[in-house]
Amino acid sequence: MNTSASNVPSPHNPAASAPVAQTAINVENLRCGYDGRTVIENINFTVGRGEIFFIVGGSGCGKSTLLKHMIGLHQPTAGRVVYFGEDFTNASLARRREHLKTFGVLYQSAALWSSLTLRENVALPLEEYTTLTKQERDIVVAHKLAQVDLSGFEDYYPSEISGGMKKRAGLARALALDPKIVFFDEPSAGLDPVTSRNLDNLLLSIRDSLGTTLIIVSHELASIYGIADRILMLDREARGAIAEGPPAQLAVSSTDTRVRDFLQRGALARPQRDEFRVKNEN
Ligand SMILES: Nc1ncnc2c1ncn2[C@@H]1O[C@H](COP(=O)(O)OP(=O)(O)OP(=O)(O)O)[C@@H](O)[C@H]1O
Repeated sequence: MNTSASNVPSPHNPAASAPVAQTAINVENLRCGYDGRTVIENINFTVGRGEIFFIVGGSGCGKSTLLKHMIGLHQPTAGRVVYFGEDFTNASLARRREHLKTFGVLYQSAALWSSLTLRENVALPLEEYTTLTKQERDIVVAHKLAQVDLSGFEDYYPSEISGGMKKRAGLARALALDPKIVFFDEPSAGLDPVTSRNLDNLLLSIRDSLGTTLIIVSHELASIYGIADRILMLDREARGAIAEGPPAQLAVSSTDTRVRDFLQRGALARPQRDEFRVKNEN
């Protein structure tokens, strides 16, 4: 349930007359790197509103690098990223800050403040970016923690909860401002397969109920086959993208052996999607 569609105070009050863009993200000819060294280049893709889009590939191919350049932690050396029709990469700092309010970001470690309770952690973006009163913030926080199944844990500290719960608390914080897009860097890292699958189901239900666009960096095949609508596959040697599309389709129809090898590693042994199973049985 979206806070803006309920009695819960909403952090934002979007203009009712704003046109609805169906494309959430356009990445155009992006080149990313550090200190003059290019890691990936010629990156082009679009992500639809409400899509679950994975950035995948082997270790060191530049997945996190792409994510960091997309959200402005680093400036691309060429190209641009456009969100809902508006150029983010070349926008003023003030405008980028406005954009950032509409993003949620969840890093590998969940990055919770250890000295703050879950309530205080989730309230942080509300304190920074909204004018909600303390009472209103508490209502939003309770609602966000309920969304990730952590009701009753408001007064716990991060050290008092499990790894999976920490991820969910981080997710509650990422969702605090009702973001249009949430970026995840390796959400399953450090989780056992069952906890990881529960987190995937939670991400799916958040997309389905809120229409949030999810960008997920991962190399976990179970998650890729479980919840990705489409993937972008990066390759270290190619210094860029080598495939884009629905994972089950790419696994059987890509002519690139690097793509098939990556996607068939575990999938042939453990197909999760009907379309994948059908294609392999034919
Ligand atoms: N802050 C940085 N400064 C300089 N080089 C960096 C920085 N971050 C990453 N790199 C380099 O960029 C390349 C890609 O790293 P990146 O972390 O984006 O890969 P990845 O695909 O996310 O890898 P993994 O799956 O292992 O996390 C690597 O060679 C890495 O050493």
